[in-house]
Amino acid sequence: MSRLTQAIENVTAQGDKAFIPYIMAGDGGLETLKPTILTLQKLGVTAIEIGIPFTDPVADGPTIEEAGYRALQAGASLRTVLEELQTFRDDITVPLVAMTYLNPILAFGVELFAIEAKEAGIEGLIVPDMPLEESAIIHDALRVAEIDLVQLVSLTSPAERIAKITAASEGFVYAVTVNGITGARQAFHEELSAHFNNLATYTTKPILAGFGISTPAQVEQLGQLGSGVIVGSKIVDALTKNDWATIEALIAASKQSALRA
Ligand SMILES: O=P(O)(O)OC[C@@H](O)[C@@H](O)c1c[nH]c2ccccc12
Repeated sequence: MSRLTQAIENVTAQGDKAFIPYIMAGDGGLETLKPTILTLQKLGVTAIEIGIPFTDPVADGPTIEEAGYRALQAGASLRTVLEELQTFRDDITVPLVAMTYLNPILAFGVELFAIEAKEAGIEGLIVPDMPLEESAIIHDALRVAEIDLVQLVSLTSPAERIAKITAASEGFVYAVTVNGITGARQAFHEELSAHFNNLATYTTKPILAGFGISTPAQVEQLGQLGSGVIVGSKIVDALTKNDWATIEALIAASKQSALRA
C-alpha cells in the first residue's frame, strides 16, 4: 500500500474522514509555500494537493484560475515549485499530491519530473487533461519513483469507464461530485449517495469526494459518502484573506470522531 493510501486509511480507521486541502503553489509568493504547508499539516490534514499554475487550466473555476494567474505572476512554475519544496522537504510529514497539466510535465521531461517530484515530497499526481488511455506516457517513470497517479471519475462516467478508472487509479479514487468546473456550489446532485455506493462496488480503494465543497456542513455530509473530501476553491480563497479560522472549521468537520465525542 502506498503512503498516500496508508495516510487515508489511518484516518478512516480512527473513525475520521480524510481531509485534503488544495492550494495553489506560488499564490501570495513562492515563499508562502513553506509556512502554508507546515501550518496545514500541523492542523491535521491528511495530505495536501499542490496546484502547479498553468497558462491553460481547463478544469479550473474562477477562484483557482485567478489564483493560478497570480502565482504565475509571482514566478511559480513546475520547476520553481519543485525547487522550493525541496528546500524544506525534511519538514514535510504529510503526502503531497501535485496537480499539474500534461504539457509542463512533458516540457520538463517525464523521467526528470518523476525524480525531482519525489525528491520534493510528492507521492501522488493528478493530471486532469490526461485521458486514462494516454497515461502510459508518464506511468512508467511514476512507477519507478513510486508516485501514485490518481484518476478522476465523473458523475456521468458510464459503467465500463468507472470500471477502468477505479481499477487504474492509485492512492485513492477522486470522485468529482458536480458536473463542470471547480468552485463553490449551493446544492449537490440528489443521486450522489447512490453514485458513491455504486463506485464502492468497483473498488476497495479509498474514494474521496471533491469539487464544490465549501462549508463545514458539506465536509461532514459529503465526507460520509466515502473516505473523505478534497476542498480547493474555499481554501484558496481563505488563504488569500489569511482566514485560518475558516480553514480550521473545515478541517474540524472531517474529524467525525471528535464531533461524536
Ligand atoms: O475548488 P473545488 O470546487 O473545491 O474543487 C477541488 C479542486 O479545486 C482541486 O482538486 C482541483 C483544482 N484544479 C483541478 C483540476 C482538475 C481536478 C481537480 C482540481
